[in-house]
This record gives sequence, C-alpha cells and structure tokens, in this order.
Amino acid sequence: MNGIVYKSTGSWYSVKGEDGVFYDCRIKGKFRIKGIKSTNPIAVGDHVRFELETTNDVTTGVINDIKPRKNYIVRKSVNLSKQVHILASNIDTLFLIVTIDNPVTTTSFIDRFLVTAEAYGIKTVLVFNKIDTYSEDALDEQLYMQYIYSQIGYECLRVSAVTGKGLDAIKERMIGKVSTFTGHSGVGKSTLINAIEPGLHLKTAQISEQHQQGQHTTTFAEMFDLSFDAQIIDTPGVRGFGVVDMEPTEVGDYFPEFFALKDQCKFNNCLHREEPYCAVKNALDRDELAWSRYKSYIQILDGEEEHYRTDIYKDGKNQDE
Ligand SMILES: Nc1nc2c(ncn2[C@@H]2O[C@H](COP(=O)(O)OP(=O)(O)OP(=O)(O)O)[C@@H](O)[C@H]2O)c(=O)[nH]1
Ligand SMILES: [Zn+2]
Repeated sequence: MNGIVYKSTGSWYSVKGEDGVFYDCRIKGKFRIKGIKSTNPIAVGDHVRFELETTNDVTTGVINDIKPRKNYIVRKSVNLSKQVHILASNIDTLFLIVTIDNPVTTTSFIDRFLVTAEAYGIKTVLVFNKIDTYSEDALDEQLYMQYIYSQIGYECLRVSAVTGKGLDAIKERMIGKVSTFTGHSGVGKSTLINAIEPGLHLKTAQISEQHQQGQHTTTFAEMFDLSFDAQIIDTPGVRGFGVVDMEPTEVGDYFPEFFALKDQCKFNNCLHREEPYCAVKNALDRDELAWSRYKSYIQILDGEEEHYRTDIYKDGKNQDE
C-alpha cells in the first residue's frame, strides 16, 4: 500500500495509508538513500510503500520503498560528522511569518531564509502578521518590504491573527497542500495556527530549542490533517535551519532577481562584487534592485553565517525564559 509518513518516533513511523488508516510501520533492514548522509532514512512527509504484517492480531507495516522527494529540509548535526537530520520532506509552501516590530524581523533574516528555501526548492509566502498593531511608521516599513518582495515574485499577505483579517487568504493557499509555518519566536505562529484551525495545539511553543543544541535526534516533525483539506507540518526546529552549504557562485542564483540578470553580466561567473560590466550592480545603481537584498547577499558571500546562528539560538533561549 502507498502512504505518507506523519510522525516518526525512533524506529517506528506513523504512516497514513491511502485507505485513510494510520499504521505503525518499521523499516525493513537497512535502506539508505543515495547521496544523502542522514541520521534518519525516512522523514515526515515522505511518500512510502509498505506491506502489512499481522502477528498475534496486531497489524503493523513494513516500509520497503520511498518515492523520490520533491524537496526536504535538514538540520545539520552539530557534531563533526557530515550527517544531517532530515526534518521534513515534500513541503509545498513555507509560510514565513514576519512582524515589523515586536519582535523585529530584519530583511537580512528574511533574505537568508529565502535563499535557503530557494536552495531547497520550496515556495515561500511572506505573511506580515499583527497588522492590527502597526503605527504609521511600521506600516510604511511593512508596505515598503511588501513592495520589495512582491517585485521579486514572493507573495505577501497582510494578516492579523487577533482580528482574523487575512486568514482566509492563508487558508485558501493551504488547500490541497502541505504547509509549514516558521518565523522568529513571538511573531504569532501558534496564535495564527490556532486561529486557522481552532483546537489544533502544535507543540512548537513547548519544545525548547536550547535543549536540542548538540543533539540531532530530538527534533521531531509531525504532520497534521486540518479540517479543510490541508496538511501542516510542525517542525519545532525549522527556525534552526541554516543556509545550506553552497558555492559562492551559487548564492546569487538563489536571489531570483539577481539570477534573472546574470546572463547580462560580462563574466559568466560574476559574483556581482567588483567585476566590471555587472548587470546586478548596474541595476542597483539605477535603483531597480533593493539595496537591502544586495547587502544580505554580500553578508552571505562573506560567510557571516555564524552570527546568524547565534541569533537563532538566542531566539530559542528567549523562548525558554
Ligand atoms: N495584536 C496582535 N497580537 C498578536 C497577533 N498574533 C499574535 N499575537 C500575540 O503575540 C504573542 C506571541 O504569539 P505566539 O503565537 O505565541 O508566537 P509564536 O510565533 O508561536 O512564538 P513561539 O512559540 O515562541 O515561537 C502573543 O501574545 C499573541 O497573542 C496579532 O495578529 N495581533
Ligand atoms: Zn554581475
């Protein structure tokens, strides 16, 4: 039977079969997926094939095949082995929840997130939450950010989890799809999800990231069916996903508006830094591209990732306090 992995607890997987029933499944023997050194062979979101076995009136499943993944997100293990932990796979939409203040979401944070999502091949929608609280200045900033990101092609929604404004727009985009919500601590992820699906209490808030540092097996994702033909994957650790390893020449490819100009740069390996006849720099000079994006790009090229990671962990700590 075919099914989808909803949950993994150690060596057991909860798989929803195409008959709509959940089965506890194990993996038969050892099977590894080519090209990925991961600590877990099967992840939440995986489409698998399994066979049923009945022993002493108890029916369980044995997973014997996994369909190619459309995409997946990983968390790097902190130890030195090159292994990664696959947090979740086959995600259709990442909703990045952003607030202008309380807490502040910087364009640098957004851009690093978007680069990673582009590298993973996952579509991101920017959700500006708490618009019921914005001062005129905050509103100006929000509209400016919305202008920048929608120009590039990222859909932007303005919502309030408290007043309910804009929630239907989120729901509409979730129908028939697998979604994940992420963003800084305090932007309103739990409040939004509860407003979208009352009664669904995700564990995001309770799991402390601090305790997960230095370990790679304790961050479990879980998939939930919602009441309106949508699935949500709760990934407590998703905030911690780092910029995936990439070559300097690759980084620009994940800034869609830079990528679109790349052909017009004189050098085909142009890093858009000091090279002459660079179409990206020219467009910047003409104010056709956002300087904030270019700044983020340079930061990523210069490998200021450690700083970024510190921010994330600090975030996790706040959550604990
Ligand atoms: N005014 C207003 N407050 C909101 C809105 N959304 C969330 N909040 C408030 O913001 C605070 C944080 O919301 P949470 O839903 O806990 O945020 P979170 O992103 O889940 O935070 P973590 O669990 O720490 O990751 C709570 O006090 C919410 O009531 C909104 O749209 N408007
Ligand atoms: Zn260039």
